[in-house]
Parts: sequence; structure tokens; C-alpha cells
Amino acid sequence: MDLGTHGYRTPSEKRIDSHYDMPEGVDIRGRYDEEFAKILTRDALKFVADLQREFRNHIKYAIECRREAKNRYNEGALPGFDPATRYIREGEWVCAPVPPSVSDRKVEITGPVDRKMVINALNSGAKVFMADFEDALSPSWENLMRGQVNLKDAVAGTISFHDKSRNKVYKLNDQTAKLFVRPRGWHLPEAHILIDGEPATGCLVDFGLYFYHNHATFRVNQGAGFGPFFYLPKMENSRESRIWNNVFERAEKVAGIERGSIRATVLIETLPAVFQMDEILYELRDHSVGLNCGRWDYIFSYVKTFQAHPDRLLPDRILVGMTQHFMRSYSDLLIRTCHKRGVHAMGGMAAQIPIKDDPVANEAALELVKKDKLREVTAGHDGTWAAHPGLIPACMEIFINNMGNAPNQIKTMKRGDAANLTEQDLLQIPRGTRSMEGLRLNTRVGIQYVAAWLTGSGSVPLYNLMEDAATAEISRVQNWQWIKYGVELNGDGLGVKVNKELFGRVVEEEMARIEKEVGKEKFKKGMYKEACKFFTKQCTSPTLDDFLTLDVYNHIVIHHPRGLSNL
Ligand SMILES: CC(=O)SCCNC(=O)CCNC(=O)[C@H](O)C(C)(C)COP(=O)(O)OP(=O)(O)OC[C@H]1O[C@@H](n2cnc3c(N)ncnc32)[C@H](O)[C@@H]1OP(=O)(O)O
Ligand SMILES: O=CC(=O)O
Ligand SMILES: [Mg+2]
Repeated sequence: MDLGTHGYRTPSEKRIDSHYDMPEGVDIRGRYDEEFAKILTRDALKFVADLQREFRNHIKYAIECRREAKNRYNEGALPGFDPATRYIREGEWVCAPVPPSVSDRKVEITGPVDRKMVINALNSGAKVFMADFEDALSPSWENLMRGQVNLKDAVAGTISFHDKSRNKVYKLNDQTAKLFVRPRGWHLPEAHILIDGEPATGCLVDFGLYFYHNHATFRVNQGAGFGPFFYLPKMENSRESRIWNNVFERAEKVAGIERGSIRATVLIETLPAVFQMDEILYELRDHSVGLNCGRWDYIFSYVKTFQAHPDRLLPDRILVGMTQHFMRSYSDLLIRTCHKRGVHAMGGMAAQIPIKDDPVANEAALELVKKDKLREVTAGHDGTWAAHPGLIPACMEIFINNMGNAPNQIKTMKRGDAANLTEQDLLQIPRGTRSMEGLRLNTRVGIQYVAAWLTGSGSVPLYNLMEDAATAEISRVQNWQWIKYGVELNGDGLGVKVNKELFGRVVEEEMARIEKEVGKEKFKKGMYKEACKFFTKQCTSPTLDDFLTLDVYNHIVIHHPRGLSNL
């Protein structure tokens, strides 16, 4: 592998020893950089290491519980409400009051922690910016550490960026969005930081470094006495939110700030978690500021949870939208649950983005986004996500038109009707057909996404849609499922059955199409062939890998001075 193409080495390609000042038991294997050293201070690393030592066994246990649940589902069980926690679901309790600084979250922009994008997002007119170390970020050492530098400058209000090619300087406006930070999920290690000889837990690194450097400034500049604010991804069970709650309490104690200062919105984006929404809020009740419909990972999780249930195959990816009964039920129950507990019920991401060179197609894309947002606000969501600054005015208008001056609908939209939603509603098999074009699109998108991820981009525009780790996962697991069960493609009248041979031909043809679309030069310089190898392997493996990014992560790990990791 040509490491030089990533630009991760020093200009002279020399291997250098790290000069980070590390506390006992911590070893930094990532490249040394003076800017990074201001983040990776001895005290900040000690804070992260202490979190790792206190919580590592709890995290290992939670991951082991995920494995056990997976085995149960693979043996035919279905996820459902837990009888043991009925008292929580039926109990009369509420979460701590919402901090005034984030009571209005009508539109939230999301994006990776890239410097220019951080400034653009904070200036975008959105109420909140969710700075993403997760679905939208390829977690290379450079991206993660630069992201921490960028967020520190953003919280301090001093961030700027000079785009030399356009001679444009970016600075913060007087009025900016409130910052939420999304650390990685529990499953991802941070292989550039070893603690007692083991890779650190990725999310504790993201959370710990950001919290350590920014909590004090954040509470003054952004949170009006509260904060910092977080989004928490990909949890499956309330025992995982209990760990986060304990991490927050520990951090508050170390920082000497009031319990309940830190606030987090949990993404409900796994199928098992939809049956745990009350329990998740209950664990985090002093630190919660709502739940969010992470619809893309949720669809991915539906396939993953039912990987051994051939009677629950998904139709083409483009047909699995929020109007499918199981998706609508999930959103309705999330709204009811959040409002009953006094916190925000946030909507999710429409995948359409502005189309620059085709006004008619652009208008059609915008109409789809507006329709999605209108559905969300009338259902009772308190706010929504936008992937691109160009979508914010339209989303904002819809939420304002339907909510007026109210900051949210927590008290006004109780959705008592959703109390009757059953396990069957939440699990109902999505309707629709499967087509050869669906298989081709999954393949084309999956390969191009992995190629982008391997070269440092975690969110990319493909065929006029936003693609990130969650959407790419749907393409991967759907292909896997169709190959595994030899499904018939019944949507285009061809009646062809999917198998490895057919998939092999599709991969070849789609690679040729990608080469034609991106051009020979970019194709040669990019990592399309490597991406094709990973994606094909994952789609055809006898057992389904839990996460695409976990498998390919090893290929973006660059140890200094010792070389590639063997995680
Ligand atoms: C499933 C989930 O988890 S959803 C949440 C995770 N996913 C995301 O956050 C995706 C966020 N969005 C993006 O990354 C980008 O919008 C993409 C990759 C989809 C499209 O990017 P591009 O094609 O480069 O956008 P485009 O060229 O139209 O950008 C125009 C301008 O808007 C800016 N911009 C685009 N998206 C964003 C964003 N999300 N945040 C801030 N600025 C943005 C660009 O930086 C650019 O700025 P400039 O004019 O000053 O140079
Ligand atoms: O993180 C959001 C999602 O849809 O996945
Ligand atoms: Mg997600």
C-alpha cells in the first residue's frame, strides 16, 4: 500500500519519533505535530486514560451483550420490549429541564470536523451544528486530531480559514449555531493511542479530548452555563447509555462542574434501541436533551438484526423511506416517548442535497426535502437535520410555518395515539420490489464510498445524494442479504436470482462505469480497486461483518514510527 498517497507522512517521508508528553501507561503511535501536541497534553491524555481504565470493562461487557443478542436474533428471536423494565416505561418521570440555550433546535446542520465546514456550518443559520466524528468522518489520525484543533478554535471563537485557491478568508459570524459533538460509536478503537498496551476506545478519545479542552469556554461562550452538548450514536441497549451517563458524571466531577451540566441527544438508530427508548432516557435523565431518528443506520440495523431471517428481506434501498409503516411507527413512538419525558424529539436526515448544474432536478430534490420536513413537523418532531447549508432556509421555513414562535412542541404535541403502537408495528416488513438497478446502485455507491473513506473523506456527494457511513452500510448489507438468500429481482420483470456469479459480473460492469464517470486519471489515483476488493469481500462473506468501517479501519491506521497496525 502506498502510504504517501494519503499525505499522512511528513513531507520528507521520514519516520519521526513522537515527542508527545505522555502520562504513565499511555503510548501515542500517531504522527507528531505541534498543533496536535496542544490537544494531546499530558493532563488531557491522563483524563482520557482514566476514563478508559474506569469504563473499559463495562464497554467490553456491553459489546459482549450485543453479541449475545445477535446470536438470539440469529436463532430466530425478534427484538421487543423488555418485560423487566416495564416499570420504567410505565412510570411517571421526566428528564431534567431542557437548557434554555438549546430549547429551539428547529434545524440542525451536520458535517465532518473539517475546518472550513465547521465555520460554514456554524455560520449557516441553523440553530445547532452537530460536528461529526462519526458517520460523516473517516477516522484517520489526521482527521481526528485536526478535528479536535478545529473544535477548540471554534469554541474559543477564534477559528479562521484561508482558502488560498480562492483567496477567501472564513471567519465566524456574530451569531452562530450551538455546537453539539458526535463521538464515534462504542465499537471503534483508536489504534493510534494505546492505553496500558491496548487501543483506546474511540469515543472516549473523541469525548475526552473535546471535553477536557472546551468545557469551561463552552459553558461561557455557547451553553449559558450548560454544556458541552453531545450526540450519542449507535447504541443498542440502555446499559450502553448508563455507561455514557457514568462517563458524564465522572467528567463533571473531575472538571468541578455541576452534575447535569453535560447534555446529550441519543440517536435511536438501531432496531433493538427502539424498544429501549424510555430506558435510555431514564438512564440519562439528568443529562438528556432528547432523542433523534437516525433513520439511515436504523435501516442498516433492520437488515443486520434480521440477517438470519430470509422472510424479512428489504426491497430496493430507495424504496425504504420514512413512509414505510415500520419507519413511521418508529418516528411516532420516538416523538411520544420524548414528549412524555419532557425532551426534544429530533427528526432525521433527508439524503437529497442541492444539484448545482440542473435547476429542474434541483427543484425536484428540494421538493422531496420539504415534503420530508413537513411530515416531520406535523408528526410532532421539534427539529430536523440538514446535510447542506443550501437546504437550511427551506427546512427552517417549514418548521417555523408549522410551529410559529414556539421553540419546540414538547408540551403541545403529546401523540397519545402512538401509545398503542405494538412490536408488530415496529417490525413490520417493508414493502416494495427488488431490482437489478437496486443491486447495481448499491454496488456503485458502496465501492465509491469506501474509496472516499480510505482516502480521508467520510461524507461524499454521489448521484446527487449525501452518502456517509450509515447509507453505505445499507448498500453493503442489502447486497449481502440478497446474495446470501439468492433473492429474485422481481422489480424489473427480469426475474433473475442474485448469486455470487451475477454479483461478480455486476461488480465488473459497475467498476467500468465508475471509471468512465470519474475519469481514468482519478480512477487510477484513487483507491477504487482496493475499495472494490473490500466491498466485494464484505458482500460475499459467509457471515455478515458487524461494521464495514471496523473492517477497513486497519487500512487507515498509520503508526509512527513502527508502520501499519495489525489490529
Ligand atoms: C446518516 C447521517 O449520519 S447524516 C449526518 C452525517 N452526514 C453528514 O453530516 C453529511 C454532511 N454533508 C456533507 O458532508 C456535504 O454536504 C456533502 C459531502 C454531502 C456534499 O458536499 P459538496 O458537494 O462538497 O457540497 P458543495 O460543493 O455543494 O458545498 C458548497 C459549500 O457548502 C459547504 N458545505 C456543504 N455541506 C456542508 C455542511 N454539511 N456543513 C458545512 N458546510 C457545508 C461547503 O463547504 C461549500 O463551502 P464553500 O462554498 O465555502 O466552499
Ligand atoms: O446518524 C444518522 C443516521 O441516519 O444514521
Ligand atoms: Mg447514524
